[in-house]
Amino acid sequence: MSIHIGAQAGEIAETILLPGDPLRAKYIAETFLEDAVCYNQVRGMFGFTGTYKGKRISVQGTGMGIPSISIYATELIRDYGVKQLIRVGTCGGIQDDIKVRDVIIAMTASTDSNVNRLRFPGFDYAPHADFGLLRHAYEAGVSNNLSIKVGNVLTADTFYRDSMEPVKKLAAHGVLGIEMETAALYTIASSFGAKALSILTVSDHLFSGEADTTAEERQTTFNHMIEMALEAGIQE
Ligand SMILES: O=P(O)(O)O[C@H]1O[C@H](CO)[C@@H](O)[C@H]1O
Ligand SMILES: O=c1cc[nH]c(=O)[nH]1
Repeated sequence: MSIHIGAQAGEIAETILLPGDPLRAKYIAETFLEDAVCYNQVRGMFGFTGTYKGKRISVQGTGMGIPSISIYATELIRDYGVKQLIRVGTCGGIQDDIKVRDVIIAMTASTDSNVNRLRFPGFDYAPHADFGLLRHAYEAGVSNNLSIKVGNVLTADTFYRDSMEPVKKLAAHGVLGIEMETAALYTIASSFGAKALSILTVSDHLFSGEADTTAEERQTTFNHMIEMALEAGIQE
């Protein structure tokens, strides 16, 4: 057991999917994994291990924001030997050609968080995805006729903001969407020599006024993204 995960050694697979919402973890386990067993309920942050196409896969809720995912990513890699971590999250779109329900793969993640400035004093580190995971996820999505964008996302420390001006500037520099975990996931995975990828479904658009997805849709209708993550996870 680690401080925040109640699993015994060996109960978590080397490849894991990481949704922010623990109920999405339960949904993924029940919908996509065979013989799924719940290994964690500490803080209601469900974790399950089962098989997908015969390969062992786990899925673990991470909560929202950098502090929360940093705890889970660190304990999963350091204490349970996880080697491939694939976030399956939601984000807000900020480009005109990105629509609600599109899928974004985060090649890299900018951030307004200070965590990497504490880690690398005097440097601006560029957190990045694992290329092999990214390639397999992209190919799985393309073969499913999905609209997939690959590029830079913003990992923000806040969901609500006083001013949209910094977001407009980021959009003008090509940033595709905003979420709250990827920069930390990529940095922590790299620090341990593990592989990471973030796949994000656009749940709302910050500028277009396009209707948001409901909480129920966020939990249950992101099957294409989840399949991309599972296919990448079993091939790498
Ligand atoms: O849907 P998840 O994976 O939680 O991701 C996004 O949703 C949450 C905010 O509503 C943040 O965690 C953000 O990153
Ligand atoms: O962090 C997030 C997630 C979804 N939509 C947003 O605007 N921000």
